[in-house]
Amino acid sequence: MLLKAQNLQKTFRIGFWRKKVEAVRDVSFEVRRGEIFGLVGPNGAGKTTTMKMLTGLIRPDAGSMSLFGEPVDHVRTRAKLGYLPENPYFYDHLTARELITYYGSLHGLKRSVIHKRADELLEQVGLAHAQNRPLRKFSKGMRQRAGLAQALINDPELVILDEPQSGLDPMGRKDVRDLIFDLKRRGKTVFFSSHILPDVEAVCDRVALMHLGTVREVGTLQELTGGRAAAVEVLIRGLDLTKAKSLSDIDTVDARGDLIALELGDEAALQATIAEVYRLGGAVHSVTPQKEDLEDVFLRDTRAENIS
Ligand SMILES: Nc1ncnc2c1ncn2[C@@H]1O[C@H](COP(=O)(O)OP(=O)(O)OP(=O)(O)O)[C@@H](O)[C@H]1O
Repeated sequence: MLLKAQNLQKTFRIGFWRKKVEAVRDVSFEVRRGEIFGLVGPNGAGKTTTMKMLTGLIRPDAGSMSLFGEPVDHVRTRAKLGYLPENPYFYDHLTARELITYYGSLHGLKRSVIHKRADELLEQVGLAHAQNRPLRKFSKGMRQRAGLAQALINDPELVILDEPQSGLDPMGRKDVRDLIFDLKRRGKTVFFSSHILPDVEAVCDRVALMHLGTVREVGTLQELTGGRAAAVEVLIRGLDLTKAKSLSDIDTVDARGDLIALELGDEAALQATIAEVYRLGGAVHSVTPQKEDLEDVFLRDTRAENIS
C-alpha cells in the first residue's frame, strides 16, 4: 500500500476560550500504487487537515500513517512526494520559471535536470508563454498551474493535490483532469481532494467520502453508486396528467413538454406500469434507468446530520 491512514484525529483550539474544533475525528483509508484516489467532501470536512498530516506538515493527535511503507516525515518519502497545498503561497516577485527552479534546487536536482524539467512542466501546465512574468501578475488559475508544476518538479511517484481544480474555469479544470490522467499513464499515483463531485467522478479510480471529520465510505465509483435499487424514468405520451397520476407504483409524475415523465422507485413494477399505460390508451416513449451518482450517495450519507 502506497499511503495508509489509520484512525487519524486532529483537534484545533481556537480563540481566547480555546474552543475545540474537531477537524478530523476518525479517518482511515488506503491509497494503492498507480491509482487516482479522490478525497471528497464539502468545505470544512477535514480534507486539508488530513492532507497536511499525511505530508508531515502537522502532527495528528492520534492515529497512524505511512507513505511508501515508511513514516511520513522520513526524508526518503519526501523525495518521492509532490504536494500542491490548497492555497499555495509563493514569493510574488519570483517568475514562474524561477519558482519551479527554486523547488528543483530544494530537491537537490542538478541544474541541467531542473532546466529540462522546467521546460517540460511549463509547457504541460500551459504557462510556457508566461514563464518570465512575476507571480504577482498571475491570475488565480495561473498560480494554480504554477503550483502544479512546482509539485511535479522532482518527478514524484506520489502526487498529493489539495483542490487542484479550485479557481480554474471549465477549460482549466479539463487541463488538470488531463494532467492527472497523464500522471497515471506514466505509472504515478495521484491522491487529490475536491468538493466538486463531478470532477472527482470524471477521473477517480476510488474515492473516500468525507464529512464532518470522518470518512463515510471508501470504494470505487461502481461500489459506491451501484448495487442499489436504481430508480427508472419512463416518458410516456397519449395520457393526460390525471390519468398518469392514477397509475399504480409511481413515485412522481411531471409534465415534460408533450410528454409525461413517470418516476418508478425501482424496476420491479416496470412491466406492470408499461402494460397499464397501454391499457389506458397511452404509449411509452422511453425508459431510462436513473443511475445514482456521487452526489446522491453523498446526500444519502449525510442527510440525517444535515436535517438535525
Ligand atoms: N489551523 C487551524 N486552526 C483552527 N481550525 C482549523 C485549522 N485548520 C482547519 N481548521 C478547522 O478544521 C475544520 C476542517 O478544515 P479543513 O480545512 O481540513 O477542511 P476542508 O475539507 O479542507 O475544507 P476546505 O476546502 O474549506 O479547506 C474546519 O472547521 C476548519 O475551520
